[in-house]
Amino acid sequence: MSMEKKACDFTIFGVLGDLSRRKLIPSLYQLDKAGLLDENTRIIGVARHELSQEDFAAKMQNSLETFVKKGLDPKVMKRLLGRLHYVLINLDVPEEYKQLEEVIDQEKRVLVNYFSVAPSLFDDICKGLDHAGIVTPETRVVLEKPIGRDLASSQEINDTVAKVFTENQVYRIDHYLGKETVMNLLALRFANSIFTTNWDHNTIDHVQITVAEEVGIEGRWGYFDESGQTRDMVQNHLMQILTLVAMEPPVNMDGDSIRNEKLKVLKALRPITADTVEEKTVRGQYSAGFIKGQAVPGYLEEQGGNPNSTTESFVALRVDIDNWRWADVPFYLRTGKRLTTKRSEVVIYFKRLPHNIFKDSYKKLPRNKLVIRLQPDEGVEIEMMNKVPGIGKGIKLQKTVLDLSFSDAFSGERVADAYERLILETMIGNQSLFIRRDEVERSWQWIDTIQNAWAQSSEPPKRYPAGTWGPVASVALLARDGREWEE
Ligand SMILES: NC(=O)C1=CN([C@@H]2O[C@H](COP(=O)(O)OP(=O)(O)OC[C@H]3O[C@@H](n4cnc5c(N)ncnc54)[C@H](OP(=O)(O)O)[C@@H]3O)[C@@H](O)[C@H]2O)C=CC1
Ligand SMILES: O=C1O[C@H](COP(=O)(O)O)[C@@H](O)[C@H](O)[C@H]1O
Repeated sequence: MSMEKKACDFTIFGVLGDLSRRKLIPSLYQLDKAGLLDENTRIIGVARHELSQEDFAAKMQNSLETFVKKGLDPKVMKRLLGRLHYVLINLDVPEEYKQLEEVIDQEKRVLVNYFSVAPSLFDDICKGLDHAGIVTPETRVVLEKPIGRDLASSQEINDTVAKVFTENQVYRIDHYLGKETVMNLLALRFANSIFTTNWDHNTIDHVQITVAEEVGIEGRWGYFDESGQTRDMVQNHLMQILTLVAMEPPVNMDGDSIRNEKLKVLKALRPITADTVEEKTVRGQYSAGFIKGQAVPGYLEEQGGNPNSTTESFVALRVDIDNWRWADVPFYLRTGKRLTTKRSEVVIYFKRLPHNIFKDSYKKLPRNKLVIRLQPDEGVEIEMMNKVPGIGKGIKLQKTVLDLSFSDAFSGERVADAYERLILETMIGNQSLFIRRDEVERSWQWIDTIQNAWAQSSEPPKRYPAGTWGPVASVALLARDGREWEE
């Protein structure tokens, strides 16, 4: 895969919206600053408001001043603003896409269309682009989450896009795949023989994946209450982390090599049905509590909320992967809003040793543990046993931690935001960090089975006070198997 810069007409539909202002424009600035944008790359903003080119540039400058946190470089900002073009289109009016046709230049530049709008507009945009005759085999389309709320709606969205774009033109975003540490899972697993040879049911006891959030729903009641934490976080981000931890080695780094292996894991997930849902899942909803000493309202009291909502803001799952590598190795997943702290990590618990020759010092030798800290304080730690130095007292053991903090090991390296990496990959044309249609749909199929099982149960989500680790029942989920969450 060539990493050469390519001149693009990077077109943002919904350029005045929240995602574009907060993430996309600042990421493009960072790419420009790092010298990763071709000198002929342009940024074409599409929205439905009357704006002069100058007014548009002023708005984008405001976004940069607001959202680029440190060291906004006036020279880079000027260069970036010089790349901007504004095009007014009512996205639901196909005739208006002619204006875009007049601006773009596909002889010199690859057209990348970023749909930073609700999925209900995808159909209109695809038709509009088609109507204007500007879709060539080189044209790309970037789709934001959510790709549906279940299998049927995701198929509908994918079918809509497929009428105009082939799969190798479609880049479905999951911003977790753009995170440095999530990508590092590949390096850790496939560039270190100690892990490649110790990564299955022979050596691993179980795996825990935690994505804990401190934030609540941030004023997004309308979206979140329809969705819940399972659709919002598990179907996409946690499933992606799980597949990267569990997949077989891909033959190379090509987009499809990796995605084929991830798909196989999704296909091997044991369904959680009405028969097993009580034993394998826990749903929670936060009540009022304290986050870092600050009082915060409960989910039902959030602005715009419905006091009778049974939407979950927390979920914990025991996931079994029915394949050779992972037989009898459960993966425990949990994610929630308003938890004690923001922390995402993967913890691999290795099996206990079959025999303990150090009984006099340590009655029960603990399991070795590999902790992969995804965010914040990114790093990798290994918990292991060592002898305490000293003579005359026999062998005394102590649990010790080998801790590699990325900020220390790679100090001086700026950690790029996930969107910077993903935008760059769309320009280069590398699909490996984007979700293929069959992955999205397989993942929804598995989630739908759980949602259906919950729908059949009269059990509401369990309440947990904001600022805790979720409902006590999630502790019981592991305790039943003689295990406990990493705290
Ligand atoms: N915001 C975020 O952090 C994230 C967002 N997403 C997804 O990204 C997408 C965009 O989200 P977000 O930016 O928050 O949404 P916004 O509502 O802030 O932005 C959407 C933009 O689309 C424009 N728009 C709507 N209808 C039309 C139309 N008919 N013609 C032209 N423009 C139109 C709106 O313009 P107007 O102002 O005129 O109404 C608005 O500026 C959504 O699918 C969301 O789920 C995904 C992850 C994170
Ligand atoms: O996609 C989403 O992700 C965020 C969490 O992302 P992170 O990068 O801060 O870990 C989550 O808060 C949001 O609800 C969800 O839509």
